[in-house]
Amino acid sequence: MYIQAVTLFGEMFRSITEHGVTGRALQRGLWQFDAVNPRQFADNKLGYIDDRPFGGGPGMIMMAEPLQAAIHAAKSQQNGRVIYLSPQGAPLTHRKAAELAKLDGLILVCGRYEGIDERLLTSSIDEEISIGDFVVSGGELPAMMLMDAVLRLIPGVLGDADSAGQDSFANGLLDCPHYTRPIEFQGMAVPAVLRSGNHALIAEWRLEQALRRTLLRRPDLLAERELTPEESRLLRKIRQEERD
Ligand SMILES: Nc1nonc1C(=O)N[C@@H]1CC[C@H](O)C1
Repeated sequence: MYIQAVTLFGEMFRSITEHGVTGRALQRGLWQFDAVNPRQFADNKLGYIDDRPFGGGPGMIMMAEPLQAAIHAAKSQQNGRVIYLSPQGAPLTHRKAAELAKLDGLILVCGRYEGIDERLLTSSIDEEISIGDFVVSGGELPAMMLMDAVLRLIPGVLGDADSAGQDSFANGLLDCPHYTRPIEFQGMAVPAVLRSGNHALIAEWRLEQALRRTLLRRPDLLAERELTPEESRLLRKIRQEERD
């Protein structure tokens, strides 16, 4: 996958191009990254890329022309989907990340200041995506969160091919609890079933814990989900226990 970020702060992306599973995957050629700085496309000597909002109000707005020129430069390198990170976008979910992971490329447009000229959205943006109902100072961190969520779904990026499949939301449920050594920590022991060696029992326990955690913390996820007969049975058991 080829990912380009249209950003004033390309250096920020080193946190995922030079670290962790995403950094190793880049080194192994599983994805490529370039930053495109709209400031190089500013048509004034001082490189202005923002200006005051028409109609007044606080802060500055990023001008459409330098951003459009930067997007065009990115599109000269690939035909990726152009995504603008913004609080007004559709929520980033596992399902959206899985959809994006199938594409050959992404062009991620990162705003700064109060946002970007609306006409750029109309002329050059394919899709707006939000990482949550809050505001951060720039689109770079949202872009990196989207990149990380997408890249981990690309075959080969994660060491253990099953790992992404067990993540929260991958099967529509929250993840089950996890434990490692020591067996006892501050008087709390690892659940005996996890040390039983009985893989069928362990799988059932993990599914039950995931269902219980989802029911208690995110019942909305269950409302959207078609349950298997085993999941329905376990959920009935959980609900009965919660009532007792
Ligand atoms: N929530 C979000 N999901 O994606 N992006 C954001 C976000 O807060 N963006 C900031 C708004 C103004 C500034 O330009 C950048």
